[in-house]
Amino acid sequence: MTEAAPTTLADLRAEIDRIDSEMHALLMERSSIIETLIAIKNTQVSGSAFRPGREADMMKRLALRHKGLLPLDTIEGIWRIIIATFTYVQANYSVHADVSGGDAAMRDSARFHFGFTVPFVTHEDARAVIKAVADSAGDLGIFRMDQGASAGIWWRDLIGSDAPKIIARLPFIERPDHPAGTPVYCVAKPLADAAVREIVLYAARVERWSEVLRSGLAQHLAEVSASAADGSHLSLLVAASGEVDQSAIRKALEPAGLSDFSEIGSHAARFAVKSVR
Ligand SMILES: C=C(O[C@@H]1C=C(C(=O)O)C=C[C@H]1O)C(=O)O
Repeated sequence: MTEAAPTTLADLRAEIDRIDSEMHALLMERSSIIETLIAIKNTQVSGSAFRPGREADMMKRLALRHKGLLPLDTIEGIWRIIIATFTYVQANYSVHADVSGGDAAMRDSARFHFGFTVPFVTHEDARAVIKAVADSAGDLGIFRMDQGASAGIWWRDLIGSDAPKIIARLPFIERPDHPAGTPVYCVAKPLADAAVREIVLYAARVERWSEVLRSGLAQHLAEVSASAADGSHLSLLVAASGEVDQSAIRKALEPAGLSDFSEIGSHAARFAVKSVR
């Protein structure tokens, strides 16, 4: 009986070349359905190919099935670039980012989530980002969720049926040591049927702050995500479970003298994994 020859470096490299060429062929095969995808999704009419709910679901399934030596950071980054670039070739877009808190974290977030093919445009604050998206055909905007008071009441710029809306919260897969983990809201022109409504966001204006608001909102799976003085009033950004009817949220705000209330976006429920390092 002849013994199997030991594996050589050349054998391993041949194996890697075979796998690389299969992965490349699969990516080209994935891209071959783009034309049909554009037609079926009617992207030319809507001007946008984003399906944030589908993306959140894909990223979640990817994290859940991933195992082995390769870091989740790498796998997540590769798929973010695949998905963002496939969206880009269906309908070109740019990513507008608020760099008022520093360029580095926002650039990392944009490059990680959208890759290098999608143009990256910087702005001085969240409101300028929202305006750039409003003035575009189908661009995206990103800004930090934890904006300071100097950012103004940016969420009121999302009120109105034609105004941009929050469509996602990034990163999709949260963990303490995420390489591009700055929590950001992603805004786009209204996506109508493409929006995912696990968490729904509202802009509200009340006469005053009242501690009963917090418990009243919590009873309806809602919380205040941001607040700012608004003349003699107080403006609130409220995040609520999409399962709760908006009339219940409205009612919980009434004791504080609610004067206006509008939906300003929605996103997928948060999904977190344990630290992977
Ligand atoms: C391909 C689609 O368009 C976009 C790109 C995706 C992808 O490349 O997997 C997923 C969701 C969309 O944001 C789609 O709608 O399925």
